[in-house]
Amino acid sequence: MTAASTTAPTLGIIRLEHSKGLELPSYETAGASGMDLRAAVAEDRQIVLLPGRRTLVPTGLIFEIPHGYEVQIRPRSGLAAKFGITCLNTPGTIDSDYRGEVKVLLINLGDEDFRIERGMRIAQAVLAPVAHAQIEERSTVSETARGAGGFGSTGHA
Ligand SMILES: O=c1ccn([C@H]2C[C@H](O)[C@@H](COP(=O)(O)OP(=O)(O)OP(=O)(O)O)O2)c(=O)[nH]1
Ligand SMILES: [Mg+2]
Repeated sequence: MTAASTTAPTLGIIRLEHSKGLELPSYETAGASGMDLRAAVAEDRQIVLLPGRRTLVPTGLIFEIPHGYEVQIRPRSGLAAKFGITCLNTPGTIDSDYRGEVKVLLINLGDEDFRIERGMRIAQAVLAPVAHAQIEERSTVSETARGAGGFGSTGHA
């Protein structure tokens, strides 16, 4: 299912040899924020992720991200809640000028071994607008009610 319209930005995708036969990333529902990404591990080379360990999982995909956007790689909450599997560097950043294979850095924060099989939906990719700031060095910044308060300064409840 997709919410894409003709005005939606285009994400170009190359499928590398090891992802041939796997479904392209797609939105599972019309309002989904992310497209699920599938593990492009070989059928006979499943990854067993031991508790506390991390691994870089290939997707077999190269993206051409439209100008003014990035792709964020985010964990799937189901894997996190059920198995303690998440992305170590969440959200992973895919720069719009990156032309290498997109990979997903998973970590097992659960208590059990986790088997990553070919085609498993391991994470989701969110296309998001990104702005480049103009950097302006200053000697002062404007005053606010918060000031320098942070890290719990407004209380906990
Ligand atoms: O989860 C991720 C994160 C990054 N990348 C790729 C695409 C991204 O454009 C590139 C660089 O990522 P990042 O800027 O987060 O890493 P870095 O440590 O700053 O590396 P670099 O010096 O190459 O920018 O690595 C992935 O495939 N998956
Ligand atoms: Mg970087």
